[in-house]
Amino acid sequence: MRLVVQEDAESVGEWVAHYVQERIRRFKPTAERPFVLGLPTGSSPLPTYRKLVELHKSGQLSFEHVVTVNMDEYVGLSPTHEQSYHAFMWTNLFEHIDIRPENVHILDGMAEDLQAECDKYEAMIEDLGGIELFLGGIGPDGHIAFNEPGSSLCSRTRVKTLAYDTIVANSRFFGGDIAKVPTMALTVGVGTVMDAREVLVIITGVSKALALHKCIEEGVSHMWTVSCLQQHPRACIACDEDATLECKVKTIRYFKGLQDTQLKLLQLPMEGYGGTSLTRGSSTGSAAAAPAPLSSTARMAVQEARKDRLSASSVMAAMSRAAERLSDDRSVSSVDGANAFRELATVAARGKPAAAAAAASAGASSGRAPKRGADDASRSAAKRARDV
Ligand SMILES: O=P(O)(O)OC[C@H]1O[C@](O)(CO)[C@@H](O)[C@@H]1O
Repeated sequence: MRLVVQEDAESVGEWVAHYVQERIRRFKPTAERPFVLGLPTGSSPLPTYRKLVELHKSGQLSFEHVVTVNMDEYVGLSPTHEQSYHAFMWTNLFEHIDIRPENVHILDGMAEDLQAECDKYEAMIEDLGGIELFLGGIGPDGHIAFNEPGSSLCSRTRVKTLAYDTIVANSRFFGGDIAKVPTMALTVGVGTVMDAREVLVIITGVSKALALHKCIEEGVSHMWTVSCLQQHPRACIACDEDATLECKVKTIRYFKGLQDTQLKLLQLPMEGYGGTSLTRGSSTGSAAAAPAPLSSTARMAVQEARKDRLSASSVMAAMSRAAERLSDDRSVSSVDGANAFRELATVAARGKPAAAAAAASAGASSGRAPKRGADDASRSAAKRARDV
């Protein structure tokens, strides 16, 4: 399992949205082979949805060939009820993007035969060929979707009675009146989530800190159903600093260290591939020297990074995308560029996007420089970045 820690909920949203964008881009969906995306509701995914809308509006992301499958819905709320998850999804995401209404799937909490509705939902997911990426949210009691404590870890879509804790937590959406919160919901099961080819769960805020601790530092348990992720071959949690408050410093450092290594690993396929598209920097590799021409991939990344209004996490996401594009292109022959990317990530993490862009520029232009020169470039870029 991966744990990606970002500063705050907003940065988590940016990271997740960029991740989703990249997964869709790489999947190259078509009408015949759409990208099937599982989605949650609640306040946790709101920053992600805002960013996805932004990416769509700026022409960087299309949902034309995306099919969505929502996690859950309250029993007894009509789709037009403002607190229904139907209304939530249309208001916060679907009506702002180019998704086809027939590609949206949300359980019907008003269905006459609720279990038949759930069975139909499972069959629909199977017909779609399964879920490619399931984004998830959790409750403070560690439930994933609405799989409350004690749910079977093999459960499928079904009717669930909501735990009192969940009713209290969600009463904030019903004017603080717990009597107005539905007591039952339809929800995909833990088994349904686990069948997705990839699961990415958003955990933000101090109210979820105990659940995160249970999920990553203790064993798999039906009392904290999100802990099922430990047994998923491709699971990731994107959390903010507040959500880590109940975890050991050592655990969080460990995962942050992995984050760093993963960024490096993204560069590794670059080694050993000859290529021409990334033009070398000067052999002395000085970052202060006139920048060498860059390949279009690297140039794009640097331009993205240079927009000062981008937050540190966007810069990191941009560079990580650039790294992936570079390794896809197989046109860059040096791991020395990776050093500069690493420096970039470090600087970006300190919240200096402009400085990070300088490092990126030097790193990209040193991509095919001889080792010594590239190292020099990395070092001077990093120094320059620190001085900004
Ligand atoms: O993000 P919030 O507002 O805490 O809400 C989380 C809720 O949303 C859900 O993700 C429902 O989709 C539940 O798992 C959880 O109860």
